[in-house]
Amino acid sequence: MLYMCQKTRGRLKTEASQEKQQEMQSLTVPSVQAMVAATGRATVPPRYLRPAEVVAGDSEAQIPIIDYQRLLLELELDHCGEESARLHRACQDWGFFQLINHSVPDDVVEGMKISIQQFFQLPMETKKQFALERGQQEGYGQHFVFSEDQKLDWADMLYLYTQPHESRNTKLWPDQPANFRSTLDVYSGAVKDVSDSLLATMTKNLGLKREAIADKCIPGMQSVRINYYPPCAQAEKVVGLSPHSDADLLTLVLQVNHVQGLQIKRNGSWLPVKPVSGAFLVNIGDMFEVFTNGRYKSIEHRAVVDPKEERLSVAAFHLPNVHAMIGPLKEMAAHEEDAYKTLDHESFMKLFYGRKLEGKSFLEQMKLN
Ligand SMILES: O=C(O)CCC(=O)C(=O)O
Ligand SMILES: [Fe+2]
Repeated sequence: MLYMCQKTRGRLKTEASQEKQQEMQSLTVPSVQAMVAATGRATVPPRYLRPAEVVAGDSEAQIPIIDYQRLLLELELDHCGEESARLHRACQDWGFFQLINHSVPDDVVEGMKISIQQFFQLPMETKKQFALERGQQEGYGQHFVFSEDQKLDWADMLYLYTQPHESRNTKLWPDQPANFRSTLDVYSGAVKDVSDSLLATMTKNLGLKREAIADKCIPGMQSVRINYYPPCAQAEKVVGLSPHSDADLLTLVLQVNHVQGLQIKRNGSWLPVKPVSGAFLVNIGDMFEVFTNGRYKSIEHRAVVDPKEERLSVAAFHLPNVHAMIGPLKEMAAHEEDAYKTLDHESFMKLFYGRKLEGKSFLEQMKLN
């Protein structure tokens, strides 16, 4: 997720801020993909092993399906119709939905999928050219590791700032495969448009004016986390991505190949999600929960891995602009007490990146009382 703008990057010179950066800097961990290539998928070091029951899922979740074209039509007509009402219920009751008929062209989605798969097939030496730099969040590696005895996720990732353009550190944007950068550029813009329209409908569904939430994202921020989960013969004993909620407003996840693995926590159980072909999996993030004083809640989710096949996904995180304050909107909390603190954007993200992923524990720190 994105917390540092270009201007801020240049400011990280003082000793105090360097110390702070180091505090929140994730420890470097080995590439799981390289480990699997060297030792085989049956070798699982103890740092990755979790109690078997922790990984078990329940029945498949039938999460709501929302039709984007219908939403757009209702938005254009300035009319809260059936699809907007379905979206409102999905946000309130699930915090998660599948978005069909979205406007990101098939060739852009397919191009993105191919580029990502090709990137992870590159030799380790090449991928390392884009490695996470000390004190930064962007690059190839892993986040959220703060102690030598912390359990590790069975995955590698590539994390990049994508919007606005000025936030991009193109040095860390892979130049292989050849069209990676241009594909990500087009993909990120198209996905941001979808997110902006969803936020506009959601803002309206909450009875708010556009400027309350939707306009805070124009120009808003977007980052992508590209997840690579190698196969693991002891898949039932490892976790690909630890249980967490996303820190942003709205996340759009693209399932890259046919291997499933996303699970959501609902009524205390882990429900595996079966992605509809061509759909985005969309979820509410912590910032949305804070803005709405808990009306729309972020949802805890995780990724499990497959015993035989690799799995890949791309999460696009959408956040307000860097100047936005993150706290309960006065319009939402007019007749009730604020349930969350208010922080500036950068402090909020530092808090998120300064601790390991553990369910919704990050948001607990934002709660008042
Ligand atoms: O791999 C997935 O399906 C989920 C990814 C995710 O939750 C994330 O990157 O935050
Ligand atoms: Fe997530």
